[in-house]
Amino acid sequence: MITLSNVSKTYHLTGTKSRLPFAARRRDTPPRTIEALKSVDLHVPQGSIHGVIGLSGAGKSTLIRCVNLLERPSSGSVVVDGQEMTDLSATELNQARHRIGMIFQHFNLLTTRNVFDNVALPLELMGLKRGAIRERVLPLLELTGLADKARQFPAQLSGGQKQRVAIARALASEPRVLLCDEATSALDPQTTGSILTLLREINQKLGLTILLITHEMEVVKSICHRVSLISDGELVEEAEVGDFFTAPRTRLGREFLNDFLQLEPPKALVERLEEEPGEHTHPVVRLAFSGDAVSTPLISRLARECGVDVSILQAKVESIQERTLGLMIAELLGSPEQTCRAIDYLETHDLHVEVLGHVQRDD
Ligand SMILES: Nc1ncnc2c1ncn2[C@@H]1O[C@H](COP(=O)(O)OP(=O)(O)OP(=O)(O)O)[C@@H](O)[C@H]1O
Repeated sequence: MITLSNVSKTYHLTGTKSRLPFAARRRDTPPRTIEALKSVDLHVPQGSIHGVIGLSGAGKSTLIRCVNLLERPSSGSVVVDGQEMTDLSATELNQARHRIGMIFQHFNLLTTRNVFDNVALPLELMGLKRGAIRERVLPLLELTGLADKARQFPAQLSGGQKQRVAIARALASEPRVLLCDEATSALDPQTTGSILTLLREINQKLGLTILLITHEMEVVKSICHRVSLISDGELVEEAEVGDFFTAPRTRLGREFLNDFLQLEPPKALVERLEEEPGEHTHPVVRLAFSGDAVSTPLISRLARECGVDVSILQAKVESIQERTLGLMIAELLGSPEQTCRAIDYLETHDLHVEVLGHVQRDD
């Protein structure tokens, strides 16, 4: 449905002349080009919800704006619904954009139009008659929970209601794809939840393909099927959401996850962690387990079968959509042979084991 191949975007900065003295200018003058996207490949199948997460400045907005060519890539191919977007003339691009809805962090509503007229706007621009417009707009107001707000103006609405108007407007031209640019970042957690629920409903009812960018793991966890991680213009990791929450492959992925789960070993222990095992050390591990393993008494079996003691430092159970995920940070106490055997035992029982480091035994 959406396929980006080898997409790069370089911004060329102009007007870098400075009135600063020469010595200061050399240090403070920004580089003349910024590679906002570097050879990005991304495929979002029809009907799926794909999240792109990354830190500020990583290239998320540039990426999503390259899909509907609000930003034209410097190179590479962008195919949406079978159409190569970069080959289209201005008129064809305009037509193609009717099939690609977009919503934004700050809603971008017209303040002088009421809710009905905001939603009707794209249909007016497409030249539809008033009757046909009503037929499209009223069910959309129903779908987005705004049926009783049709005559109100944006200033009279809450943030969540404004985003609902923006969603209804984005759906007016019956798009195949919805692009969400930080759509919940300006909303409180409860309103975020209701907008995410609405997006999931739309995805299921209308079979709409959704590509969203966010810096919030909660958004990824709640509605995405797959997630890509963007860093410095590159997609560095891509995974099914349950797999990403179980075992992110990159350091940045682990940082996002740990930050979200607040699952870190105690600070005093972190200070004592050594990278390499020693003769008198024992490992500190992060365990992630899902499926049957969540309801199996693996820790007590581990203690019995491998002869180790397990000191649990932190643990929590998370629901990632339909999947239950157990997470734990623990010290494995025993001889090097026993703790190695314990890690093998856990891995053969489908737990993901990450050794965070080794601490000196107190005895
Ligand atoms: N129009 C532009 N001209 C020059 N540089 C730009 C332009 N737009 C973005 N950039 C630069 O491209 C890089 C990626 O920016 P982008 O806005 O895509 O990041 P982002 O991940 O969306 O960040 P944020 O979460 O803060 O919005 C940044 O270094 C940014 O300064």
